[in-house]
Amino acid sequence: MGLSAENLAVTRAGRHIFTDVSISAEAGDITALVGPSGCGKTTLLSCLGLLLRPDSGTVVVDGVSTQKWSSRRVARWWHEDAAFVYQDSGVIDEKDVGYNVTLASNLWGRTKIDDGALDMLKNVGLADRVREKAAVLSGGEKQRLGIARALYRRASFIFADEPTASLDAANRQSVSDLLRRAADTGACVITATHDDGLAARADRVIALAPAS
Ligand SMILES: Nc1ncnc2c1ncn2[C@@H]1O[C@H](COP(=O)(O)OP(=O)(O)OP(=O)(O)O)[C@@H](O)[C@H]1O
Repeated sequence: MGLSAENLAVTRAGRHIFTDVSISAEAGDITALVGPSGCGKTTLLSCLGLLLRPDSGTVVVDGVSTQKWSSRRVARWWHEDAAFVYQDSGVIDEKDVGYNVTLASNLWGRTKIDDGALDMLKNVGLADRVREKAAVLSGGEKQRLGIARALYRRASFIFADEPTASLDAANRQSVSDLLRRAADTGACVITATHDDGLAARADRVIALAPAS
């Protein structure tokens, strides 16, 4: 089980961002995409997460080619199996911290929170912020909140773009511990990172060549 890509190529504005990339990422592993700024890590991660269609090549999820998946099928996969930890997206600012983990509220619009969600928030150091609006969190706190949600949902595939960027050393460590824990409980974790500490915790490191 896991995700693989065969012969992916993406061209933007007449430039080959990458050509002929093939990778395999297993369930239970952290796969780190590394390389210099601009080499295409985020673009590749977006292709693997089916957010971006490559110009050629195929992404295979749990042994099934996604080439012919409709947008509805892709959306179902995002909803049921995938979670994204992106620096500038995913957190709903106008909702409280607890809602951002559970995505559930009762009839009166009050966030539904359970022990599992509280436990996740404790893990990322946000348990005492549960009723605050996400808008007031710092960039690093939002990042940790995104990870708490991904772990709470027990997503089979976690795509994390620079999940430790803008965090201090202690929080970098706790985020990489959390991603490690997600992988150890069976998730296929794929991360684009410049963080040597996180790459060192990965089971597989894929170095992309600088764009030509
Ligand atoms: N839609 C687009 N149009 C034109 N160029 C694009 C587009 N999307 C990405 N690029 C270019 O593709 C290259 C790779 O971008 P990408 O964000 O994937 O790199 P990266 O390795 O993640 O960089 P960083 O480490 O700085 O985040 C960059 O030069 C970027 O400007």
